[in-house]
Amino acid sequence: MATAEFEKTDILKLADQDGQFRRKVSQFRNFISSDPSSPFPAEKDRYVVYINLGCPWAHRVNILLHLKGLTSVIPIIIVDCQLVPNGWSFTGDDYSATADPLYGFKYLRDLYLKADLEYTGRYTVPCLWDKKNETIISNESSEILRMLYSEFDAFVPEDRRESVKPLLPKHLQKEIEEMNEWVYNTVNNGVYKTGFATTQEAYDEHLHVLFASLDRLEKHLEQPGHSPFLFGEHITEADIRLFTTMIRFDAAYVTIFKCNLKMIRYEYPRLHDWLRRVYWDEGEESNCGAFKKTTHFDCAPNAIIPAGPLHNILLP
Ligand SMILES: N[C@@H](CCC(=O)N[C@@H](CS)C(=O)NCC(=O)O)C(=O)O
Repeated sequence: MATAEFEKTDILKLADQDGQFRRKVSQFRNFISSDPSSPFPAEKDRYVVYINLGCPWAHRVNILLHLKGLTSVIPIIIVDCQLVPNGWSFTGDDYSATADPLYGFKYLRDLYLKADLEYTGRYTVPCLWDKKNETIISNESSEILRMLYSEFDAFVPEDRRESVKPLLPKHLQKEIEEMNEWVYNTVNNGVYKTGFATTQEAYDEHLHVLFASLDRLEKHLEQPGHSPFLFGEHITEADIRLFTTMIRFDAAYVTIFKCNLKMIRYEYPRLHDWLRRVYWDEGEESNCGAFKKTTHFDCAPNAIIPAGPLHNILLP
């Protein structure tokens, strides 16, 4: 691969000139379909997903595969959690393989360039790969999540299918999508806008918006019909999307991203109860612990992991 290809993206530069972090729009946006005649039909042994165990966006997909019992249909390939100047790599650390099992690559970037030599975006996880066409289906976690649970039903054990146990029940779709929108902008991405800010103004701007949304989530959980999970009796897509940010909040974002006005465990009792309930569920609702099994407090995108605040969630 020519070196020039590797210089398109400055991997370690996250904020723009004005100190604001602006997330780039994901560029691979194909969809797998349950329709066998579609260009990317749902099949076993055809797709794999690249993730790392520290990333909240990749964690969504990891939870989903465990929740739906799809880990043998769409295998997971793990990269190291440390972002080095060449991007995500295979080192054998953080549960990663020592080389890409499909092509022997050292870096995830090589896979992106295999899909498209002209690609100029960021080399992100999660990344859903089609072994047959040797291309990336999608690198947008929200859409990977949707296609995996809506299009692979035929491969899911009967009692966990969307038709029986929906993650997006029709009657709640509008409410869930409304919540997804503000939670994405101010919480999931809000912690990054705060943590990657390189000016005081940018940090202040996003910090307060983030905490206003946590207050709003606390209120949401007080309302009838919003317990034990965000939208009632069953786990929905909204719980998955909120969980991956909340489980990292006290453990990482408070210190690493300076999201430290309040902590979930002390100032948000309802949110904390919800988080503990989802994390500790090892019963039918979580398919025997999909959330806990996929949470790795020992994998963080920082060579040194702060010892505190203690991971209280680890205590039953
Ligand atoms: N919109 C993407 C964002 C994914 C994303 O930003 N992933 C991070 C890891 S937490 C990443 O791979 N960053 C590497 C980079 O930006 O170079 C999604 O939701 O899938």
